[in-house]
Amino acid sequence: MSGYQGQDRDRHSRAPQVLLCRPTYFTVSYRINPWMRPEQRTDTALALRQWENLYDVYRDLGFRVRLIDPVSGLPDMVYAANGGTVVDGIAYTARFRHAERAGEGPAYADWFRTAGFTVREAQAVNEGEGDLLLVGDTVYAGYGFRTEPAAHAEAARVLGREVVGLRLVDPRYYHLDTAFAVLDPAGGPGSVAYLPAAFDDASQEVLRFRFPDAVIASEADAAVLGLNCFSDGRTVVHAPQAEKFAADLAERGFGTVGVDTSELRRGGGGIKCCTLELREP
Ligand SMILES: CN(C)C(=N)NCCC[C@H](N)C(=O)O
Repeated sequence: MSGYQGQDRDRHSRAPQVLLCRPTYFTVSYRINPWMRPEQRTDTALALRQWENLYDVYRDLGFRVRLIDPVSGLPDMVYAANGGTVVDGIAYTARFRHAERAGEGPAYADWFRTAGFTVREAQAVNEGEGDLLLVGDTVYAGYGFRTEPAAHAEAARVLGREVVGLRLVDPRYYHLDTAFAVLDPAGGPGSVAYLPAAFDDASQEVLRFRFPDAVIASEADAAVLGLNCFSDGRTVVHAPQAEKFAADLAERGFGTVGVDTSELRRGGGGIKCCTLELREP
């Protein structure tokens, strides 16, 4: 581990509060993205160990980590980022595209309600922070595979933020957070990283204009879900297999912590997928 440790966090920055779901029932039993191969055996015990390591790293970094109970029969529930989008204490719920995940929306909504968040039920299909990512005061919203554009307008209304749509074109990068990473939640010209080829030309133009100093990821780093990382603005928790990406981040002054979630990658998700940020007012 290099860089910043939780005990050093100064009084001026708030540690992220995140929601995680233990992969007790994790397995790959259906195929709704190209990463999933139900014919191959999943090692649930290994997934649990890798997830526990992620949990420990977040705690060591000083994050407030909250847990939702996993539900039997919902193996993808470990990917908590898909459970909703929470900004200013408002939880905009998820509505999943595939029937296999439909039960997760109400499970996460119940958790938000019980935890005291203001729950706003989605009418449009959206897969939470998998496709809706806050950078500064703007939500960047993926579409093309899962979240429908109607959800962008709904999110803008519910969350009271500008929403900028980005069209995804490569089925391996079916959620925005597989191809676009928020490095500094405060925003700024170099506050994100992305894989240009995962977006259509118009969206690439938007990204170049809005983030002229972005980290441009390599195909190799994106292919190990390197962009599916989580950052508090100073330390980036990332897939250790994304070696060039980690070096680029270190060169820009970020602390970097590699956490291997390779077993969870079999379901098509990585570190960010397992992490839903809970933003209070
Ligand atoms: C970025 N996030 C949250 C994700 N990419 N999530 C992973 C979802 C994986 C699941 N099997 C699915 O295909 O929906």
